[in-house]
Amino acid sequence: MTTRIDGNEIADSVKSNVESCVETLGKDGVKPGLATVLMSEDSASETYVSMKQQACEAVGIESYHYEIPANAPEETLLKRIKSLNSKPEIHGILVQMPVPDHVNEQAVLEQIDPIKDVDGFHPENVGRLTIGNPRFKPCTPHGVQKLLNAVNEETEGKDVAIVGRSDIVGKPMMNLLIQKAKTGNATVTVCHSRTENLAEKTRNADIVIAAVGVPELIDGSMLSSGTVVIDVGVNRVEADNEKGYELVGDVDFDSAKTKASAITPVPGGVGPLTISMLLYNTVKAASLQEGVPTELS
Ligand SMILES: Nc1nc(=O)c2c([nH]1)NC[C@@H]1CN(c3ccc(C(=O)N[C@@H](CCC(=O)O)C(=O)O)cc3)C=[N+]21
Repeated sequence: MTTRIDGNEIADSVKSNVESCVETLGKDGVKPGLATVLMSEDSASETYVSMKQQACEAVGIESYHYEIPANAPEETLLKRIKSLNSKPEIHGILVQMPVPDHVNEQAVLEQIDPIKDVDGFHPENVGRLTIGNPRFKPCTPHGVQKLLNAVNEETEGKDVAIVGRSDIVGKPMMNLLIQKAKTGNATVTVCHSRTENLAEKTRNADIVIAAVGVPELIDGSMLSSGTVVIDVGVNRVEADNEKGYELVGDVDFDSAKTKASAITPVPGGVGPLTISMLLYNTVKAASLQEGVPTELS
């Protein structure tokens, strides 16, 4: 029996915890606020940003949205961030990635006040995570931890293969899983484009986390039976339907599910958790900035 892990259901339980924290903060006159900044004409980016705004409103977080023309100079974006840093009603700032090629992504991330960095991408927050004192855990890896907890998948002593070494998923995922902490204490192998014999690494793993952005790269032949498979991929591939595309993961679901003991689908797996952990971080940011305790779990 293979468990199909329901990301929407798990995300809903995170959101209801967040919602009750928002209510408690409200009693102290605090309304958490998140600013999203979009500097892109990419339709996927537009979709994700509007999903984030809707999710905020659903739990009582105030959402502020700013758009910057994709051909504007880098300075326009940096100035916008500076102005948001100084606004007390804005507790979290999210600049939708990727930014255009002429904009230095690192400069953008460093401009965000680390106490408002709800993505957890600022070097200060990356450093804190690495030394085991996280402030904002990056949303997607944190969401993966929540998924593993929800299906009672213990990570201690397990072999985990992460496929992908990005700054936003692969690396922070590794850091979280090797911490001496809950949903940590794993032995982690980080695989990437130069890895030799990838299938050997994934077959030796108890848990495989795919975050490479290559549609259906991981199939059943690369897995041992009983493996827990977490698919972080959100790839739009051309399809003969109304939208003109469909969403597929980095895992070939149909073949992988013949081996997996539990597996996340795409859509409806990790994606919804990414959004709910953003709400979680926004509430945490408000609590830290306003000096009002909250009971996020
Ligand atoms: N600064 C920044 N922070 C991010 O967190 C960030 C970003 N930039 N850039 C792009 C990626 C991508 N991302 C997703 C969030 C939710 C879904 C999600 O909820 N997906 C749904 C389906 C969505 C659909 O139907 O298109 C699902 O998987 O079920 C997907 C992808 C956040 N990102």
